[in-house]
Amino acid sequence: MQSHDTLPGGPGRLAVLQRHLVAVPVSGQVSSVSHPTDFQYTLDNGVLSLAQRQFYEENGFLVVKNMVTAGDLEIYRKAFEGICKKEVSAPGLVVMRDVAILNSEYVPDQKAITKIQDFQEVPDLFNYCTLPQILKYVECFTGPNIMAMHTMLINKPPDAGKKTSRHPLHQDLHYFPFRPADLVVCAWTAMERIDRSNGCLVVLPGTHKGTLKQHDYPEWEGGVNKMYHGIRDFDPNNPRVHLVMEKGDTVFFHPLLIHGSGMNRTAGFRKAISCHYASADCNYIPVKGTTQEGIEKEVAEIAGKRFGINVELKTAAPSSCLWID
Ligand SMILES: CCCC(=O)SCCNC(=O)CCNC(=O)[C@H](O)C(C)(C)COP(=O)(O)OP(=O)(O)OC[C@H]1O[C@@H](n2cnc3c(N)ncnc32)[C@H](O)[C@@H]1OP(=O)(O)O
Ligand SMILES: Nc1ncnc2c1ncn2[C@@H]1O[C@H](COP(=O)(O)OP(=O)(O)OP(=O)(O)O)[C@@H](O)[C@H]1O
Ligand SMILES: O=C(O)CCC(=O)C(=O)O
Ligand SMILES: [Fe+2]
Ligand SMILES: [Mg+2]
Repeated sequence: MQSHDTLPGGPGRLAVLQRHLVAVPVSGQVSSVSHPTDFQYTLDNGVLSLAQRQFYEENGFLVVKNMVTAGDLEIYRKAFEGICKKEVSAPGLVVMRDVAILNSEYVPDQKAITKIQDFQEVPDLFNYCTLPQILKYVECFTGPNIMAMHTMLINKPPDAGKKTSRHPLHQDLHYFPFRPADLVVCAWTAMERIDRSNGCLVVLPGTHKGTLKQHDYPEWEGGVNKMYHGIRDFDPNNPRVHLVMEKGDTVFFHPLLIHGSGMNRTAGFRKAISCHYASADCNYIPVKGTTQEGIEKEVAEIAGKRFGINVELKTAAPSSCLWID
């Protein structure tokens, strides 16, 4: 970001991220392959093989198997449980219930929660964003000065019969008012085996080479979760890839990659943990007059309700942000 003061959430937030992330040492592996220099989406720090770089350049995502240990995932699961039971809270944390059960009686356990966001002040969860084996890969996309921008633990509930457990096809950049997009990457880790039965990620390979598209609420009869915007005019002929992942497998993907996730047809709550990282060289952009103007308004409305005041979103330029504490 241009200057620390310009970060939403104030300098305190940056300090948290800096403490964990800036100057994270990267392992001293040396690549034995000389890579071509005309790659646009990846950097050569000796971690990605040439084949991995070519795959990401072409497809906009890369799955790396067995990245997070069962022990670490258990810590995240426990921390999530504590939040659901209201034993743990933290500044900035957003706890979201699925739209299908909004009006049912509130039971304070994980059955009510579809996801949590912005867990950077929960040490046992933020630990995920600091895992050296993840950062090593992140650096291949962002370069060495890495910031954690947005965190989520998604607890996709068994579908209540209305298909609201789906996540419509979207580009994550829609939610982010900072650029350049090529220096932003998401790490998304399966906390258990995830396949079509419990709603795996679905990606449209190669769409990261396109532009940011118009996003709107999909017209789904059973309702749509708040802010789950989707792209209406995606190319139906674009091949879709269903990412079947084992526990601990991690996918890194570009913020323009069109993706979504399917319905959870099982009785279990399928869990994934993710962090969006950006290079410290990214800058906030004004979104007025762009496709992101609508989401800015929605974020401002939610912030206004939450704080009971007319919140002015604080960024480097008049734009939107998702990180109001
Ligand atoms: C790369 C990023 C990709 C993404 O993040 S995609 C999805 C982005 N989605 C979000 O960021 C949603 C974040 N969620 C939130 O901010 C909160 O969960 C949310 C929706 C404000 C609700 O917060 P709560 O603390 O539960 O507040 P509340 O119970 O007073 O509800 C406030 C109003 O929101 C409504 N609501 C709550 N959960 C909802 C849902 N799942 N779907 C649709 N509407 C929902 C609720 O009915 C209430 O409405 P009203 O004000 O009474 O009209
Ligand atoms: N009308 C729609 N608008 C936007 N996104 C949609 C729409 N219908 C489905 N999707 C999303 O498209 C993605 C791909 O759908 P697809 O049917 O290929 O797989 P799936 O529904 O995830 O898996 P399965 O068909 O095995 O249940 C899913 O993420 C789904 O949420
Ligand atoms: O279903 C998931 O786990 C991914 C959802 C997603 O893409 C998002 O929240 O941006
Ligand atoms: Fe997404
Ligand atoms: Mg389907």
